[in-house]
Amino acid sequence: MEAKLKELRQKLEKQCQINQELQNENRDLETRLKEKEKLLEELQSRLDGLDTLSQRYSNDSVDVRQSRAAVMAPEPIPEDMDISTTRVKKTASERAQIMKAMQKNDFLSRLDEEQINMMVELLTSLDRCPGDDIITEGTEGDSMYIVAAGELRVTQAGRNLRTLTSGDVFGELAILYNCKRTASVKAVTAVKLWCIERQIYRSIMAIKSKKKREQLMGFLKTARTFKSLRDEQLSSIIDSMEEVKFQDNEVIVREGAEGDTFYIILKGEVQVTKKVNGQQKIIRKMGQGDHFGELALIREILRTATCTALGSVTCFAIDKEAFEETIPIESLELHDDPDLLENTRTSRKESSLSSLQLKDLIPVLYQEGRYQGSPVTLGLGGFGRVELVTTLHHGKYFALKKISKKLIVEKRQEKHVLFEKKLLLDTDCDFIVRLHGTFKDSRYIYMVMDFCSGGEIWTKLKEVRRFEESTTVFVAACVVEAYAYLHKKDIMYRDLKPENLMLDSRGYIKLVDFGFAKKLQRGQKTYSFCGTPEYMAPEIIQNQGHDFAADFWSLGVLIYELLVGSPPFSSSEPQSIYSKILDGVIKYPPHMGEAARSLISKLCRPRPGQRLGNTKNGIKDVRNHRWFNNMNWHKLRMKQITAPTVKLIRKGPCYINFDRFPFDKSVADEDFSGWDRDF
Ligand SMILES: Nc1ncnc2c1ncn2[C@@H]1O[C@H](COP(=O)(O)OP(=O)(O)OP(=O)(O)O)[C@@H](O)[C@H]1O
Ligand SMILES: Nc1nc2c(ncn2[C@@H]2O[C@@H]3COP(=O)(O)O[C@H]3[C@H]2O)c(=O)[nH]1
Ligand SMILES: Nc1nc2c(ncn2[C@@H]2O[C@@H]3COP(=O)(O)O[C@H]3[C@H]2O)c(=O)[nH]1
Repeated sequence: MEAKLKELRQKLEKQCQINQELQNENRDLETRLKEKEKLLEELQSRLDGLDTLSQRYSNDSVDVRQSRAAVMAPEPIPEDMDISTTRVKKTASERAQIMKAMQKNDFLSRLDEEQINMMVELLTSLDRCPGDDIITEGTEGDSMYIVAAGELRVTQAGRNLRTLTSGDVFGELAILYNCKRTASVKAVTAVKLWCIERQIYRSIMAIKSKKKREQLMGFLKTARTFKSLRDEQLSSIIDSMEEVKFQDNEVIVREGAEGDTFYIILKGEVQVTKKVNGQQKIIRKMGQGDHFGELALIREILRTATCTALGSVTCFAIDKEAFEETIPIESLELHDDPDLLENTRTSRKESSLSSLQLKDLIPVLYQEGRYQGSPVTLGLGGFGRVELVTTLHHGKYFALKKISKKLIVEKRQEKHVLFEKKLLLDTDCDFIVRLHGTFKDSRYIYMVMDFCSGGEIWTKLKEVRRFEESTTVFVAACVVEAYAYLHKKDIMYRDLKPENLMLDSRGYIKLVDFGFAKKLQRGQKTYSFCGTPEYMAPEIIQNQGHDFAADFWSLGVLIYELLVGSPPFSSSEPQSIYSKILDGVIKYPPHMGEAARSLISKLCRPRPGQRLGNTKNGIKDVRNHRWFNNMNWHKLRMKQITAPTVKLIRKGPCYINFDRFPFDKSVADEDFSGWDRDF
């Protein structure tokens, strides 16, 4: 009995021990589970905020419906950067190899001769041993490489992508902007590389086009007919000109032919002849700064004389439409024949809530059946989130944009945020989101804005695939009104896309997110690389300097995307988007009407000076385009039109038109650097 009892006690003790162990294990598992959940949450939130760039470059098929991140090269181009100090001597065969590699590369092959030469000069040489890491995925990068010799391996998340050998170019994304590296590159053998830094590359682009503009400006100022024009008029003429070369004896303009081009002589001599009594009669010779070809355009008649190159001649050519839009005819000297004159002279055709305080803002909570859930997040931005709040006092909803100060410093966006605040506080336009107040604490800056309860145009477009023409006309017209307001104040918007267009409760459009907006004097250009790849104008991609015309380009892209469901220049890889933009070929689907095609092609003209909206009559030309024939602009401004977009807005709780975002318990790091003093 005693023995039995002892045995049972031992068994019981053992069982207790096992139980204890199991309990410990359970606790351990629970802790690990919690850790895993936390990690998962963290990964999810990192994934949410991850630059979509890496997704674009992945080899996997890409969901083109993903909301697109804007990109920006934050550093300004040093105006007086002396890039000549970094010049590296190269042998003829090295130069030839580099040139060949550049010609093979879709992006670099577009540089002109002078730019290629500068780049060849400025590439520095780099030797690396087998096993050396050249690029590490996920790190910041600012150099591009050309393989001179040896073999390298490209991997992504540990997966082999390809092998690079002599003549291959890599790391080219970093040359455009400071993106995180999308793959790793490791030397397999000993390698020799040619390397160039982003700043140097961008300087080459900017210096070249700045120099050229200055030269052209100087030239036009000395040309007889243009010297009285203002700088901004000259600037838009330069934007619409194309350089063309003619050989000795080449006929540039033939008497009796149809004419659609106007010329200014940049170099060389041109002889004008005319048929008189069946004989060719020399009338005059014209030289540098003279112009010709204006009569056929102005009077809408056939060419009245023949103009032939004497020796080699370089001219600036401007096509008829751009000529009519940029050149003030009253200032142009006409080469009229007195007899012609007689017959043809007439033949030409809510108030701000100033007392609002941060502590008055109450988060609006999701309604889960009878219970209240977590606070409503309306959207995630690159630097924080936008939450739905209300106030007891006003009983109104507001969108509260909460931005991490530390992140702004890390991404060097201080100036942009300060400008965004200044601009929005100074803005009073029904087509632009209103800013009611700003606050700050040690971690965040806050912006209290109108709540656009209808949601994003981007989400609506995803839901219906593409918009009907009347809806698109309405959306585009609202954007035109917002542009008219901004441009009049000399502000460029620079980030037009469906993601930045919000609907108010009546279906009217408001522009949000002014992170890239900039004030620019008329006639000036700015050189920063920014925007969203699919919407970038060619002159931004090429670092040629851009202005208000870039906004009209993106308006063309927007109209296309709304009517078609995807943008005209799209790809999973940014380089390929940029190449398509530079090629400028737009494929219109059969269902798109002729008027829409006409407007898009005029807004997406490669030369900024020829773009509708940026021409002589400015934005009026856009409003007057026949695609907008049924738009009553006055009624639109008065908000007297029933918005066709209203049918896209869902009815229900105030957040029903927004995606649901998980609650984020994390807090941003503190920042005491003081950049937000004026915020
Ligand atoms: N006034 C608003 N009313 C309703 N929702 C808004 C408002 N402003 C922004 N949102 C929502 O929040 C999202 C994020 O906006 P935010 O401007 O911060 O982001 P973003 O466009 O990515 O800008 P950023 O480049 O500054 O990060 C928007 O896409 C939109 O869904
Ligand atoms: N992501 C990716 N990068 C590649 C591939 N093939 C070559 N690369 C190069 O690897 C480079 C890694 O750095 P970058 O992202 O700057 O630019 C990348 C490309 O130049 C590929 O298939 N995918
Ligand atoms: N008809 C005419 N054209 C001239 C004369 N001198 C220069 N031109 C230029 O020759 C051009 C021929 O083409 P256009 O008729 O378009 O425009 C004409 C003028 O710009 C002139 O004396 N008579």
